[in-house]
Parts: sequence; structure tokens; C-alpha cells
Amino acid sequence: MDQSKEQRILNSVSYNAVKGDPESVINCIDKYCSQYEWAMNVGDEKGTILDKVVEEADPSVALELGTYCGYSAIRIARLLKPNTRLLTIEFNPEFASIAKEIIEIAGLSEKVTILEGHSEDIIPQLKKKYEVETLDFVFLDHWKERYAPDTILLEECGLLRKGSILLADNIIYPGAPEFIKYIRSNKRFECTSYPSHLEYMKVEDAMEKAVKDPGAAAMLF
Ligand SMILES: Cc1ccc(Cc2cc(O)c(O)c(C(=O)NC/C=C/[C@H]3O[C@@H](n4cnc5c(N)ncnc54)[C@H](O)[C@@H]3O)c2)cc1
Ligand SMILES: [Mg+2]
Repeated sequence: MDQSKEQRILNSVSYNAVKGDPESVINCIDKYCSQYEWAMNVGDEKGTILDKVVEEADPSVALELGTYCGYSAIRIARLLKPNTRLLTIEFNPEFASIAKEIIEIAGLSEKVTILEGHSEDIIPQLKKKYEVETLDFVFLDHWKERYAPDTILLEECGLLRKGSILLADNIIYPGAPEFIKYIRSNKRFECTSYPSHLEYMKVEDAMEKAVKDPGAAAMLF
């Protein structure tokens, strides 16, 4: 049976990237996906926006929804301080195992925990099973119709605090209209849109940042 695209991405990383060097893994995936096979990694243009928001959040505990091949997990984890961690949820077992190997090649296995399963099943386990108090940063990049229900679920599970930062990919393409409607009409979130382009393409796309109760957090300091 011939290999999947994701397996071919792993092959390229395994052959071309410098072990233990996250930047070389990021560059290798971007090169492969822009030259040979398009894949739904956040990519370098939107990845730069992701980097900036992660640096702003400076998270102790970060969550990603939709690991895929681990590209954005590596972008996030490479910026995390010592003794901080990224939890990333992925329900496709093949993608989870490929991501695990790619994250290992980047030398970031200590900082990243891949939680295999559906976000709607795992989010309610984060506090007790994964010892999460609250999440400082959440990157949403899974099925777009799950963005809104999972944001509501994060709230219901008491996982968001004053100042928690959410960042959502693909607000224009494929689009996440229910999420945008929910988050922009929710007084407790301050939203910012970052226009960009679909990974490896000239198609318009955007990312949306939503900060929970920003004023309150600001008043604390
Ligand atoms: C045909 C076509 C192709 C690409 C595009 C453009 C385009 C561009 C992009 O940046 C995109 O992010 C996307 C996109 O669809 N992303 C969906 C990403 C899913 C990954 O997350 C996993 N997953 C999905 N739901 C869950 C869930 N509840 N719990 C746990 N894991 C989940 C899946 O297992 C995948 O690993 C699409 C538009 C149209
Ligand atoms: Mg995406």
C-alpha cells in the first residue's frame, strides 16, 4: 500500500532536517509543502503571527486543538520557557504517530504531550487527568465547526482565566463563521483579526485572536 502524504512529509523531515533543531524541521516542512505537496500546516506567513501571539502570551500551559503533523506544535513549543508545556489534541492515530516522530526529530518531546482522542472528550479531562489548572494560550486549528463548541466547552470546564489568549486559524479559508459570530459578540473576549494568506498559497486567509477579560487582567498589574 503506498504511503500517505503525511508519511512522505515525515520521510522528508527525517531525511533533511537537523536532529534537535526545530527551525530546520519547520523549514523542511514548509519547503516540502510549497514545492511538492500542499498540506494544511499553518505555514510560515501565518506561523509568524502564531509566534508573535505565543511570545505575547508567554504561556506556562498551552493547548493546541488539531496536531496534524506537529508543525504548529513545534512552532509553539520552540518558544516555550523551561518547565512550561504544550498539550496538543489529535484524534487521527496515523497523524498522532507521525506528529510524535516529527516532534521527536525537532527535539521537543519533553515539552509537548500529544493527547490522542476527540477534543470534546479530552477537554473535560484536562483538569483532573492532565493536572491543568487554567490555560494561558489555546491554538485552534482543528475542524472549523468545532472551534465554537470547544471554546464554550473550555469555558464550561473552567479552563480559561482572565487574560487567557485564544488564537484561531482559517477564519477566512475554509472559514469558521459560527466561531467568529460567537466570539465577537461575547463581551468577555477582546478580539483582533490578523489578515494573512492560506499556507503556501496566494489565497486570502486570517487568524483571530481573542483575549478573555483583558481589562481585568490589566487592572491586576
Ligand atoms: C479540501 C480542502 C483542503 C484544505 C483546505 C484549507 C485548510 C487550511 C487549513 O489551515 C486547515 O486547518 C484546514 C482544515 O480543514 N483543518 C482541519 C484540521 C484537522 C486536524 O485536526 C484533527 N481534528 C479535527 N477535529 C478534531 C477533534 N474534534 N479532536 C481532535 N482532533 C481533531 C484532524 O485529525 C486533523 O489532524 C483546511 C480547504 C479545503
Ligand atoms: Mg489551519
